Amino acid sequence: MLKMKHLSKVYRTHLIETHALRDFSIHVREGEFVAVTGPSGSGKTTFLNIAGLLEEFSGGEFWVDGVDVRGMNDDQRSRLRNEKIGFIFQGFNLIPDLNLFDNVDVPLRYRGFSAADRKRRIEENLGRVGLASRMKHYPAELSGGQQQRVAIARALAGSPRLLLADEPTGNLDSLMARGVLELLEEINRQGTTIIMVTHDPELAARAHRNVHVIDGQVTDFDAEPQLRVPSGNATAAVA
Ligand SMILES: Nc1ncnc2c1ncn2[C@@H]1O[C@H](COP(=O)(O)OP(=O)(O)OP(=O)(O)O)[C@@H](O)[C@H]1O
Repeated sequence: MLKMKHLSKVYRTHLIETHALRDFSIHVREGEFVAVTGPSGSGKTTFLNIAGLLEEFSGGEFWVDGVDVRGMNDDQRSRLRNEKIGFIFQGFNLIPDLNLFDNVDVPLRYRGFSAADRKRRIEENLGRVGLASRMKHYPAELSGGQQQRVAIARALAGSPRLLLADEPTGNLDSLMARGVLELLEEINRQGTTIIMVTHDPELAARAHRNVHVIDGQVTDFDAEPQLRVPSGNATAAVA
């Protein structure tokens, strides 16, 4: 679903160069739920933004769902992003002046779906996150956990294969955080691949696999997909 090989990202200003990612390699298979952990400034958000085709990278190789991203122009990248990838952010990023229905509609308007198809997708996904009855409400009328659920519905409405989450529970108390995590687990069980950046070890422990980043590099040996072997605790690398 997502593969990076020896990827690098350098931010240059007139005074300094920051090597945010260096020799960064990762392989996430379809259906996985991967947590990305690491200290502040280690490059997690940079990785997620590149994975989501929001930022360019400086070197290396990168595929999304088997498609080579190198050499794509902005239009091609936008199309790939709109078709395959959904995002959730720590701050929810809902539009305060729009009700929930219209918030979920925002990304769908770029996709050329018919009005009837958009309506169906909005209702289905707000239902999926338990907010079907609140469609005419505004974000300020909801709790933080509910707002994040709307953001999840918005991310899912275009049927992405890959969901990228940057600290999705960072602004929530522990009860709401657990609810959002359970919803993400359910979405993953239904087939969406999830990559989640988190500082929270408890959340990371619930993912199938952790990828630890230090100084812009993956530092552990969990970077390749693992299949759980049914008869025991051992794991085996996917061939
Ligand atoms: N737009 C930018 N311009 C210059 N440097 C940047 C830019 N964005 C990130 N960086 C630098 O790249 C490095 C990695 O930043 P990044 O935000 O990816 O880390 P992070 O692991 O997500 O941190 P945190 O956990 O604090 O959010 C840091 O040194 C940061 O200062």
